[in-house]
Amino acid sequence: MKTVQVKLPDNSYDIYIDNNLDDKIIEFFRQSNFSRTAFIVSDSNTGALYQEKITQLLQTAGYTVTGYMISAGEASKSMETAQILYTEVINAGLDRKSPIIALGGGVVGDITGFIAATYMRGIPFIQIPTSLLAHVDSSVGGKVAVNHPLGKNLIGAFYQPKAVFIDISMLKTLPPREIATGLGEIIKYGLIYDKEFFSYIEDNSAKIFNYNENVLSQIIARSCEIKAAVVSTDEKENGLRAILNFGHTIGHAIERETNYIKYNHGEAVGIGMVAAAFISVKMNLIENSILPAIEHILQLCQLPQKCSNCAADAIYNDLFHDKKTIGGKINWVLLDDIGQVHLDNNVPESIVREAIDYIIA
Ligand SMILES: NC(=O)c1ccc[n+]([C@@H]2O[C@H](COP(=O)([O-])OP(=O)(O)OC[C@H]3O[C@@H](n4cnc5c(N)ncnc54)[C@H](O)[C@@H]3O)[C@@H](O)[C@H]2O)c1
Ligand SMILES: O=C(O)C(=O)C[C@@H](O)[C@H](O)[C@H](O)COP(=O)(O)O
Ligand SMILES: [Zn+2]
Repeated sequence: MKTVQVKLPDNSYDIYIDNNLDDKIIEFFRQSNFSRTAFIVSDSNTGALYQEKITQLLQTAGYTVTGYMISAGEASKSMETAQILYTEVINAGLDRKSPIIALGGGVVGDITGFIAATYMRGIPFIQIPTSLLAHVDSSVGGKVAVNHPLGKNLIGAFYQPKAVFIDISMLKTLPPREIATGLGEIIKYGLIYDKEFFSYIEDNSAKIFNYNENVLSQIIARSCEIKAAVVSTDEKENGLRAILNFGHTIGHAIERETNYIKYNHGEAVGIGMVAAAFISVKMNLIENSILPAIEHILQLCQLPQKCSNCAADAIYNDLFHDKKTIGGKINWVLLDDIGQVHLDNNVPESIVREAIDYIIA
């Protein structure tokens, strides 16, 4: 088992990574001082696959367990679903020390964390992520949220989990498109932080799609290490943490403008990273060759590089809802090289519009 620690002033926690964490989960819950009524949130896919098993582990640890399955998909990351979940946890009798467990991808993780942060002003929250994207990104760092019709993740909080249990064997049931989605965020880590890791992903993409356990465990652990290092330095995004948003400024706008249906998060972030690289070229920050290198790795990882039928003006206008936009100025994460980025809130509108035109097919 590999353990990565997220070190924080008040809320440090461990990320456990292995291909079977059953005993670790039982031990953790048995030794905790939580109330013995636990609640599992899953979705229509992850619940059908894993809810019974996790319920049994918690029962073995001495808990009474209930739960709720939301419909799979980004549309469930809403205030409407949150309202249903509040009613469910009230009816289940959860008190201030009752643990709530997110058993699913980023959608389940983000909304469950939002419930955990707000129900009774905060109850213990545990992540059992099931998608590759959730293994490498959404389960770590405590950004919890729901979407608003006007923008992605606009209603949320920073609320850290008590622990993260990454069981790699769960990826065996994950469809290939969702493996690619996770790779969108994994490529991001290479681009913002670690050039060698970027090359490793490039060299091993085929093995990832073949569920090679050794490669998967390497890339998941390295991604968690990078995210933990950034979050440990800047928990609430006062500076450095914004680098984790590379590609997201345009990525979130693409998700919203395609109604969260056409492109999922990792795909939209991939296209957003192409746009950010294009801006970096136009600002004379990187060599021209880096842009095609990024397009190439996206292609290897079965991710789109262009947004088809996207409306340029709508995407441009959405950028102003980005959380990094302050006083009407968009704060861009731009590349200096593969593995190195900086923030810049002075990109001319003409270059931004050119970048949007570039990523529209
Ligand atoms: N909080 C953060 O730091 C953070 C980071 C990145 C992304 N996110 C958010 O995460 C969400 C995307 O997460 P996602 O890509 O996991 O999407 P998702 O939660 O919608 O999961 C993708 C699909 O895979 C299915 N699935 C998940 N695990 C499975 C498994 N083991 N076997 C079979 N099917 C499985 C789900 O049911 C769903 O249909 C977005 O809302 C994004 O904004 C949050
Ligand atoms: O953890 C972070 O910080 C990130 O930015 C990780 C992103 O991959 C993630 O998609 C996050 O939810 C985006 O945050 P937001 O603040 O732009 O909503
Ligand atoms: Zn993301």
